[in-house]
Amino acid sequence: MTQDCQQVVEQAYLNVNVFLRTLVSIITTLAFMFSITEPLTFVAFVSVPAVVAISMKYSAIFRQISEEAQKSLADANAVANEGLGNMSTIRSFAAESFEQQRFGIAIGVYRKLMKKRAMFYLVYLTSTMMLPQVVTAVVLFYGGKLASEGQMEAAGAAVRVFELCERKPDCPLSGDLEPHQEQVGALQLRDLHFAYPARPDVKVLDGLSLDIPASQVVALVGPSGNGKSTVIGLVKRLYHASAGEILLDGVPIWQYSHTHFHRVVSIVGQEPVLFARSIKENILLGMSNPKRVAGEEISNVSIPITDNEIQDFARKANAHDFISQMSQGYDAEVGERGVQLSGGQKQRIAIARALARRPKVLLLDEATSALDAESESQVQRAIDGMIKEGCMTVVIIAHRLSTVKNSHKICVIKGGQVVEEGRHEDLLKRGGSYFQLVQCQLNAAEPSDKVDEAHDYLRLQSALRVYAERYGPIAEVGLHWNLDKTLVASVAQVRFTRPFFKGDGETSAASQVGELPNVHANSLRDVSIEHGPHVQMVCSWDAEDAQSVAETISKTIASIEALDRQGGEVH
Ligand SMILES: Nc1ncnc2c1ncn2[C@@H]1O[C@H](COP(=O)(O)OP(=O)(O)OP(=O)(O)O)[C@@H](O)[C@H]1O
Repeated sequence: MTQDCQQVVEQAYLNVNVFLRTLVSIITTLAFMFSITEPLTFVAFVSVPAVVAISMKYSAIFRQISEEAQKSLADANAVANEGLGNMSTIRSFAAESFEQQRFGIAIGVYRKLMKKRAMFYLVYLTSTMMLPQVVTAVVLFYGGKLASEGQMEAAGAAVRVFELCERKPDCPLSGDLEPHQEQVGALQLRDLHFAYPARPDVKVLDGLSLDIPASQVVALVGPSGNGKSTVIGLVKRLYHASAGEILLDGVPIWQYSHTHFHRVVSIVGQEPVLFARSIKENILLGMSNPKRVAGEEISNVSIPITDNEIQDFARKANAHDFISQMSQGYDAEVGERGVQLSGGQKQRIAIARALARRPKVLLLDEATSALDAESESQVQRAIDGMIKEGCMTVVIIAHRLSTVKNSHKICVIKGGQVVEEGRHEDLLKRGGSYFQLVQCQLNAAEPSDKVDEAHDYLRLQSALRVYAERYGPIAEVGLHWNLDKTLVASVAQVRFTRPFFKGDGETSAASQVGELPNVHANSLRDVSIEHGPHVQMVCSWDAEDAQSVAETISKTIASIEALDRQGGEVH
């Protein structure tokens, strides 16, 4: 008894709980739906009374048929029991066939009733299951109609969805040019003007022109937000320039077919995007898709590439070793967005993917900036290896200037224009925007021995500046650099245009230099006098003594000033 009461209490508790939850959910759903659209809510709920009515009618019929069936089954059972219990009597009267027919008739009535019940159940199930589907279809149709007529508040959202579906891309995949001859990979950017569609009033590129010869490495550097990545975006055909054009091997890039262009021009971005597939499939992305996806046959773009070739590209990207160490090698899954790999590994696979297309132009947009020092040096080695091969044009954006120092050309982009271009050494000599960038980077660098040396170098530069300001331009400052994260002067060579020695013999010059204060005899490599319109002195110092070189030049300036003050004879 106690147990029974307990069960009743629990059941009642459960029922009240379910009832209240259902009630709250119905009320809030209705309120929410009414707040969005009244007519559609009525349509959506039209099925509820219909289902209730059908269920009530059906349960009445079902109950009646069930009662009749129950009775007929009892009748049939009675016939059977009677027959089975009195077998000898039936046999004695040879009444088997009669009794058999009696039972057949009785059970036939039961069968008919069960059939009827099954038919009703079929109709009931079909109608109650179909009705909500029909109502959904009506809601979608009616809702779509209301949305297209702008009569529904949520119409905005629906209209936006349709707009997105029907939106024509600003940059359609136009162009059908697929030249038969091999592309060379020369890029020309002519007077590019551009503003992003989202901010049409902000001019990002303002007449930018740039020549990127085939098989050369050209670096784009410059302060943040001045348009470097935008240039790459335009070269990648993500946007149309509002004026100006970009030519690949003399042909406007938009004339090339989509697939051809993106095979010739490949990119490694800052954040490598890998797909949840095997390493091999990631490397072959767009070149050889899997033939089946979820059992479905898909159209397959296939560019012949062997497993050996894939491994060669991975080797060039410095990725083969770590891939081979994985238990499944190239078939190893990389996980959602490549989560099962480190940043450096992902980036090296992205480089292998870019190389597998055998591109003629490779765009590297901050390809190493998101990596730690170890991964960066591995990726950097991969990039250096590719650059050394010299078989493709490389456009590289990097904030760390050590990454770009060996480029054939460095272009400083400021205010959407190329404000300076040239080789690393030439730009340093010029002391312009690039020099300032180097200086900023050094100032921001961590203190270390190398940075100290680099600061010495900068001191040397400013001493030379002072010299140039007071005594005219310095004919040449030959500086050889060893850029490894920071800047280190390895040899400083200074050619003074304003000679400050009496006499014109080498011996005399050397002795005079010897008299200069603070010249470290050991670090002074070479002194020579050159005769020309002016007698010039060329001095070279060892790397380690950039500081003493700077001091020497400062002192030299002081000596000249002293000589000038004394009215000394200076040529
Ligand atoms: N999709 C975009 N929509 C609107 N403005 C953008 C968009 N992308 C970039 N910009 C703006 O364009 C300008 C140039 O950006 P860009 O990315 O080309 O500079 P960047 O020189 O590459 O900078 P960083 O060195 O920091 O990468 C910036 O002012 C930036 O805010």
